Amino acid sequence: MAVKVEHVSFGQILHDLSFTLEDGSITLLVGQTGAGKSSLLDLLTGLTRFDAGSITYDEVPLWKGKRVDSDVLRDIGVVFQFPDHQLFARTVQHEFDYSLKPLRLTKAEAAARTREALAQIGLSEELTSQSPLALSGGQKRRVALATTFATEPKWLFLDEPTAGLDPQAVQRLVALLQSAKGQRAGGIVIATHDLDSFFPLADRVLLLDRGRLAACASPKELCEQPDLMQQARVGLPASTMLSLAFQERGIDLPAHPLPPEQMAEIILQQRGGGDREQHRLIERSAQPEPAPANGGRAGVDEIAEQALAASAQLTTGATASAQPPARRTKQLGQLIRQLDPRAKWAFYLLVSLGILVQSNWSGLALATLITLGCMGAANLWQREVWRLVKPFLFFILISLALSGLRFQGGISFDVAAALNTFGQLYRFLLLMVLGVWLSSTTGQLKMKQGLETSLAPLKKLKLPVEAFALATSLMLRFVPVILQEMRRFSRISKARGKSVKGALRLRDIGAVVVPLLLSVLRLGEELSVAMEARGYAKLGIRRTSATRLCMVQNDWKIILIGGLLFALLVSARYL
Ligand SMILES: Nc1ncnc2c1ncn2[C@@H]1O[C@H](COP(=O)(O)OP(=O)(O)OP(=O)(O)O)[C@@H](O)[C@H]1O
Repeated sequence: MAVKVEHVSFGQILHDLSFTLEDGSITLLVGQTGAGKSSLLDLLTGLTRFDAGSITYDEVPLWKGKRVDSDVLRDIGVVFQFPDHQLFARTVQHEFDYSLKPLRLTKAEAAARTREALAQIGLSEELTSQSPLALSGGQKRRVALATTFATEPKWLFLDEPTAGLDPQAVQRLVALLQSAKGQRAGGIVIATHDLDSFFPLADRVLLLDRGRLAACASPKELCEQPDLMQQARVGLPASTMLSLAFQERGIDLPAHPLPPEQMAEIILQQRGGGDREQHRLIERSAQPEPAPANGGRAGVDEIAEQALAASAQLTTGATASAQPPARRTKQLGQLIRQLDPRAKWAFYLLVSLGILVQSNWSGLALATLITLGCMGAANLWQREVWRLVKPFLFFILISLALSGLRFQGGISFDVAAALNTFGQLYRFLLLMVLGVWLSSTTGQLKMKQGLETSLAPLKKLKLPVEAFALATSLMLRFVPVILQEMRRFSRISKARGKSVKGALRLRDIGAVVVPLLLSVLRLGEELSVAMEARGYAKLGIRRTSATRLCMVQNDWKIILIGGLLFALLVSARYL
């Protein structure tokens, strides 16, 4: 079984990637922070859909239309970069139960797998009754690894598996992966910054540089060409740096990482002048070179040239006038996020009023275009928005059906009444989407500050302005928080529950819904603690503010645009 990645691209993050992951191999994904390692793991594991190209597992496409192929998904095990994104259940035992459920094992088999995985990763069985939330960072990481190992996937994808582990646990993990290598039908892919731990056991390294494949070579090849790694701002394994320093001082050590004992032996041989033996050791330590994973297309020199060409292209093509539309949209999105919250509130109110007065189809079409334009300009096309909107859309459709159905003298359907209901409710759907735009582009503190300063004159009328501003901003702010939690559970459901759509299924309800509610409550509790620390235990007390709001030219521009859109919408309604 081999994984073939052909010309895969994903937004502005990953560009035209082609490589093959061979059976029985360990492949490292390395690159500086933000190079796209986690994003590539998400594409390889079907957690995210790529925009172009193809990924196949043993010639079976990973995606079947809009869903991940269920057989392929069962062969994949993922350990996320952050264990908190992966663990959710009441106890460690429930974590194992949830991961093992799709395998339909007997109770005894499941218990045996749990015991074995805990022992492999060096965790005590007593831990199974504890809440994963109460564990240390390193313990959480090990539970996340153990629950995935217990499912014995053919293909194992690990994102920063050694982050937060103590040296002993790192050694144990490395030994475990080493022994697992070759025993499985698939292979292991590790995204990591920990070059020292993983270079000695890897067969292939995929070097990512700003979303492009800068190299696909063996660790030995890469260490012998340190420029390539340094160009991609990855740095070198400490042992390679040590070898280079020795080389400068006349002691000839191989550049690729060696276990400390072997390195010490070679140094001793060199000092003793035992040339033959030393060369024998160097030869022995050189890793066998596996067949190139990219079908032999890119040798290191060739890859280095490609990397240089890619980086030259990146630096020369960076003038503002030549920017692709996607980058311009990103900049516009950033600009919107930096606007004064009062200006955004004013814009939101003006456009909302314009939407609310609509009563004809052309007006509603115009309102839809404006709302979509706002979302596009802020770069808010996430599927989560669709998830939030979908239930409301269903509600509209059901209301439409109910208001149109007539039962006098048989069943009939009053289209005019149904469309009237649709028109009424549709306006609220647009307001909801616009609310997501406002809350997603404005931080909670800024949102509250903006409301408070705008409503400050009403304080003289003894109105509870502060409480109103706080409640409104919290309500709006909670929407993205809930979206984020839903996204987390959807990833868990896909990666561990093996749900091909990533949606919560009926059978997941027991396992997932209670923890989801608990997690939202926990967020609420953390928020209330933070607010108390900030002095919100009592409203009406004067507080000093770390930032002062100040309207600049762009803020007045967005208010003006809001005014113009309001006028346009009103004229669409009345003219
Ligand atoms: N959900 C997201 N929405 C938009 N952009 C994202 C998202 N997640 C990541 N990115 C962007 O994609 C790029 C690659 O991120 P990614 O997490 O894949 O990098 P990485 O190489 O894994 O980094 P690190 O080593 O820090 O984990 C970054 O520029 C990041 O800002």
